[in-house]
Amino acid sequence: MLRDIRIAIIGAGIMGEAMISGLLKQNLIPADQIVATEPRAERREAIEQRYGVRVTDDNVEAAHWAQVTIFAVKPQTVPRLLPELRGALRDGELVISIAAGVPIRTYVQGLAHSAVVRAMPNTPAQIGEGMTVWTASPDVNEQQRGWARAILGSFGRQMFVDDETYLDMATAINGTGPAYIFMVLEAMIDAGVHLGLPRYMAEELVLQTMLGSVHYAMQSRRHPAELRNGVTSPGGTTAAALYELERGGLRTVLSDAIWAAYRRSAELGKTM
Ligand SMILES: NC(=O)C1=CN([C@@H]2O[C@H](COP(=O)(O)OP(=O)(O)OC[C@H]3O[C@@H](n4cnc5c(N)ncnc54)[C@H](OP(=O)(O)O)[C@@H]3O)[C@@H](O)[C@H]2O)C=CC1
Ligand SMILES: O=C(O)[C@@H]1CCC=N1
Repeated sequence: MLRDIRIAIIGAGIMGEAMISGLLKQNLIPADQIVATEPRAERREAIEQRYGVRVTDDNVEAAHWAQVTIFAVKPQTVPRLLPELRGALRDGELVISIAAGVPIRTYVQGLAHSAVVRAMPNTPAQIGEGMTVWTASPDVNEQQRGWARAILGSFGRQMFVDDETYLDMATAINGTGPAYIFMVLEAMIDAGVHLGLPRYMAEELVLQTMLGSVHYAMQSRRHPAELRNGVTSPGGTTAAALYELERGGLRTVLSDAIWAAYRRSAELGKTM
């Protein structure tokens, strides 16, 4: 599928690197068909050495060379980049953006180019366990959709949606979600240490409990409340703990946090 495709990744930061790593690990494309761009020389050298891909500071040359150009810069950098890259893309080139909040129309107008995919991955992509939601402008043809599916699926699961309004929601759930999970992990580990467990032990207990619970939920496909009931013995420890979680407003705090991320994503888009 991607064997003969040349890919430019504009911005070799955390997510740019995750995509390079995924594409190469899956053996989807040879390293000499990927170019990344990066303003800092040390970062360019680090990525070149780690992956054997070419890394340059010339965005225009990279985007012109490629058939797929991926924007992996901060949302605030996008408006500065578009005038620079206007006219650099080939006919038939596909643009993929992973920038939070930035709508497809910003690229279509800024680049005068109509084939644009907007995607929202997450950091577990770094180990091939990402979750990416994506949508495409009407001018993205079947072949280009195939490229997008293969690229975005190279670092985890991908899900196509036919409605761009889902992207700000996905940003709040799967894009930002790992941070919620990491905070829960950290809090549970610290609580274990507070109880008196050695830190190494608290870490292993918490990480495997999270992993096992997620696998169990995915494999059983039972409703989370049913799985929770299975843990909750009458008059037991879980009921005591759940009472405190409800009293502390866990559900509403999480919901408020997710709404805040959603609103911020939508707000970022309005400034573009
Ligand atoms: N981190 C996450 O969890 C997720 C991030 N995203 C989105 O991915 C995008 C990138 O995020 P992330 O990887 O975390 O951010 P990073 O800051 O790690 O990566 C952005 C990279 O772009 C580089 N850069 C800055 N200006 C330019 C330029 N003019 N030309 C080329 N490269 C440039 C930066 O270099 P320098 O450091 O020198 O400025 C940096 O290496 C964002 O839009 C974000 O919304 C999407 C999903 C998840
Ligand atoms: O915090 C952010 O804006 C980015 C987008 C999704 C996750 N991190």
